[in-house]
Order: sequence, then C-alpha cells, then structure tokens
Amino acid sequence: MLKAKQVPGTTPNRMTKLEDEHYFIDDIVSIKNCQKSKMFVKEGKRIGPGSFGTVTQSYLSNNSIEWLGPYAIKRVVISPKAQSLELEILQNIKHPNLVTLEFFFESRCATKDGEYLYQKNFVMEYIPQTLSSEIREYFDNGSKVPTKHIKLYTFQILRGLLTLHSMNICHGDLKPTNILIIPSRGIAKICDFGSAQRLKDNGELKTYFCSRFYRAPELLLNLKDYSTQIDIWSLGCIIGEMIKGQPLFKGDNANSQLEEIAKLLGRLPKSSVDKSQQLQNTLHDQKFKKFMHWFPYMEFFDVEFLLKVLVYDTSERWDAKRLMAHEFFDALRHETYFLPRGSNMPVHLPELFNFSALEKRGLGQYYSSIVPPLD
Ligand SMILES: Nc1ncnc2c1ncn2[C@@H]1O[C@H](COP(=O)(O)OP(=O)(O)OP(=O)(O)O)[C@@H](O)[C@H]1O
Repeated sequence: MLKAKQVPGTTPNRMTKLEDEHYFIDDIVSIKNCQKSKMFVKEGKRIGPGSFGTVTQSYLSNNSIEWLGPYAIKRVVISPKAQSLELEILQNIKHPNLVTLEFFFESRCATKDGEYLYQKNFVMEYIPQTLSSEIREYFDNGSKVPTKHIKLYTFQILRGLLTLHSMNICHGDLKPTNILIIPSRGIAKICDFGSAQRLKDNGELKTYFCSRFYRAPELLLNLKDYSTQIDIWSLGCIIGEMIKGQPLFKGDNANSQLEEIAKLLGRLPKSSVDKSQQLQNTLHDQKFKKFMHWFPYMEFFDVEFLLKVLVYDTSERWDAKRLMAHEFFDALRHETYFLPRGSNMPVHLPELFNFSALEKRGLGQYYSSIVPPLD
C-alpha cells in the first residue's frame, strides 16, 4: 500500500489572470514540505494535449519577478470529490525512474453555461525528451538505438515498474511517449499515471485502456482477470520499437492487433495444448528462430530475454524482478560508461543499483543477482 503521508487539501483556486498565460494561485502546495503558499504561474508552450489532460511548460514565482522552472503542469478535469490515483502515486512515491511531482494545486474555471469545471494541476519536473522522440532521432538519421542504450532504458523502466507492481498498481498506459528521458545522462522516467489502476482481488476492472499498439493480448481479449503483467507486455513492445524504429505490432482494431501479434508469436495457444516437454522444446526452437529473424542484430541472450517478455501466457511472462536479474543486463553490471547520442565523450552510467529498502524487499532473492558483483 502507499504510505499514508498526505499533503493538506487545497481549495479550488480561482485562477486570477494577470496577463496572457500568467495568473495567480493563492493555495499551492509544495510536495517537499507540504506547505501551502501563494504563487504566480506562467504557462508557456503546450507539450500535451493528451487524451485526459493538457500539459504545458510552465514557470512559478513568489513575486512575479524571479521565476522558478521550467516545470511541466498537467491539468486534468476531475470532480472535486473524486479520488485520484494519479495524484496519490505522484504524491507518495519518490523514485528515480518515476517523474517527480514538485507542487500541486486545484483550480476551477467557469464554462459558457455558467457551470464550474474542477481541475487538478500537477506541477512536475520538466523533462523535454521522450523515448519516442529519441527513437525517431536515431532512425531518421539512418542509425539504430545502440543495444547498450536499449538495455539502459529498459532496466530503468523495469525498476520503476517494480515499485508500482510491488504496491499492486499497474501503470496501464506504458508507451514510448510516456517514458521521459535525459539522453545526455542516460536517465529514463515513467510519466502519466492517468490510466493507473490498483488491482484488487475482487474489484471491478476496466479492460478498455492502454494504447492499442502496446495493449497486452489479455486486454485485447477483454479478459477481466489481468494483472500487472500487462505492463510487462507493453515494455516488450517498447523494446521491439527501440530495435526496429517503429511500433512492433500495428493493428487497426483489437482483432487485427491480435493478428499482428500472431505473426511473431503464432496463434494464441488453446488451453488443451499439449504440455509435453518435447513439444515445448520444438515450439521454443521455432519461436527462437522467428525472433532472431525479426530482431536480426540482437545477440543470442538478448533474444532469449525478449522471449521471456513477449509471451501470451501471463504466468510464463517474467515479472520485473526476474527480468532485472537476466543476463541481458550484464553489460550494465560490468561496465561503467556509455556514449550519449551525438557525442564521442563517454559518460558515467546513471545510478542503477542504489535500491531503497522497499525495492530491496520487492527484489527478494533476486537482489544479489541484480547488483554488480563486488570486485
Ligand atoms: N514532466 C513532463 N515533462 C515533459 N513532458 C511531459 C511531462 N509529463 C508529460 N509530458 C508529455 O506530455 C504528454 C502527455 O502527458 P500525459 O501522458 O501525462 O497526458 P495524457 O492526457 O494521459 O496523454 P496521453 O493520452 O497521450 O497518454 C506525455 O506523453 C509526455 O510526452
């Protein structure tokens, strides 16, 4: 469960407009110290608009002279009493691979009909690049995302997922535009918790969410008993996209999405499938050959890794901690530097193994295989 720490509630602010894109908020909460204060907000270029809210590059100030920032403000319309899991996650989980919330405020604005729209405003650290734009940078220039970078970003996404999944929360919309990256430092952070769900044993779960290209087969089939493993599937699609430069499976609807998946994985197995070892070995060999053909410049171990991620059967799809211990990441455990795009100066890899007590608990027996060996 999330820690009980709460920031004081805010009252919906009137946004006192002072000039273009520049207004005053009299009740803004700092996440660092839970204190409320009055602040000026200046909104600049739109980064979103997403499907659920708008995201703008913004600056904050105590006096309208010196400005702090840039920040990214995500504004979502939500009824004032509604619980927001997105806010709960952003407020309570501090993690190097999840975007950081710096301030929060509520606001309301009048509609043409004289009604009020209530809005939650998340003021986050601003990270201008996404994995999507980074993939495009490489492929538009006729090159490929280096394997080491693929491993670096994948490991950090898994680390963020490990924390969410250990709280039984699935992200629900993992895709390259929701991975913010700082290419010069090799850092990746997951953003957009607007589709996140807390999975309960007998709770009603929605099945229509997650962008189609990244939607797990169990969601495409409308199965209600899915798990946090849906995010692992999405991650597999993201890795495939880093390798190929375009979405791995591009269906126009749920059925054609399943058809696209079947081109790599074969048809969905029937439950009565023969589980004999001999048949399983043959199927594995066939799949391995297919994966080698689809991802020609990957090494043997890298293909083995993908075979643990893009799996129909959710109990055979490896979870975050198991994947983090895979040999796929040995390159990160044994090396110290990477070469950022467009640079010929190697840069220190970011901190990847400084696990918190919560993460160590989540990793359990896998911890010792994940951290680099002591020299
Ligand atoms: N902190 C941030 N810094 C920079 N860009 C951000 C930040 N947060 C989000 N973005 C960008 O804004 C886009 C939209 O934000 P977000 O995904 O949270 O909104 P959404 O309404 O859920 O959108 P979508 O339906 O596209 O996922 C993101 O995909 C990302 O590219």
